[in-house]
Amino acid sequence: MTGTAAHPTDALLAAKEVVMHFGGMRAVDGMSLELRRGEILGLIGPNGAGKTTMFNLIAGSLRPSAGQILAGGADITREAPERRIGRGIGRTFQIPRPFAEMTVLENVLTGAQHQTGENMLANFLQPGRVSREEHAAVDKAQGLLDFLTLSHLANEPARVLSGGQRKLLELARVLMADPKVILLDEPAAGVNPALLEFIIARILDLNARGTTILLIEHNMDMVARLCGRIIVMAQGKLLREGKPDEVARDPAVIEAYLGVAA
Ligand SMILES: Nc1ncnc2c1ncn2[C@@H]1O[C@H](COP(=O)(O)OP(=O)(O)OP(=O)(O)O)[C@@H](O)[C@H]1O
Repeated sequence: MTGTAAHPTDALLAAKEVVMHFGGMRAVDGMSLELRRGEILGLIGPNGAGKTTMFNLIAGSLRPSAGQILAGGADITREAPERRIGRGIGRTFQIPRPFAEMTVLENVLTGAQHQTGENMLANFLQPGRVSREEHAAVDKAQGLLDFLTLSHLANEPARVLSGGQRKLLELARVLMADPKVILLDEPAAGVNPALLEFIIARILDLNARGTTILLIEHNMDMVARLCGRIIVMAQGKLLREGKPDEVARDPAVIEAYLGVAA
């Protein structure tokens, strides 16, 4: 267990006894977790376990019915998503939805933040108003497209991208805000094997440079290769926590996946 109640600020991010109701349904039911600085933590569990809802609660698109979200010890439970991006919390979505008619480069720029935390794109769209800060942002966006092998598509509309390329684009957009933590929601889903290897390598690169990662993923091979620690959710609750091999052979985890306990 992650029982560090005596030192709540050790965690970069923490959820404490979080509950999320949707009508009468408890999608998240008293869930706690801690994300430690520098780790890649896997968040797994059967379909409907509440994993994406946890991401929404941590990133701020949902407010919990009860419980707390903490960032470095600060209570951010009621903070807007933009404030959380400003704190260095980035997240990707299971199904990325880029602005289809904007170019790939412009889509990446939507992730840029002013020092004040506000999005920079509005200024880019005003002709003749390109400041030094904006030039720097364009350089950075191009560097990220390079890092994610999308440079050759920089001036194409995002609608031409494949599903896998959209995942890379989304990661580039998130990286524009220099996140300390990235919540990755199923980066391997629908991705071909070669691209999967590339995504794994890039996640490892980012982590080696100090980015902490919380990963939702159904591909257990990927989870085992990336994660030092795994948290298993089932029916909105914490079921197990441990190393990948311990968790994979745990009877309660196997049962949850087979649906026997449902
Ligand atoms: N906005 C919503 N309104 C109502 N019910 C919701 C909402 N979002 C999620 N749910 C329900 O909450 C439960 C948990 O969903 P969630 O998407 O968090 O699970 P998950 O573990 O991410 O599943 P998957 O692995 O299939 O993505 C599901 O039963 C889902 O139908």
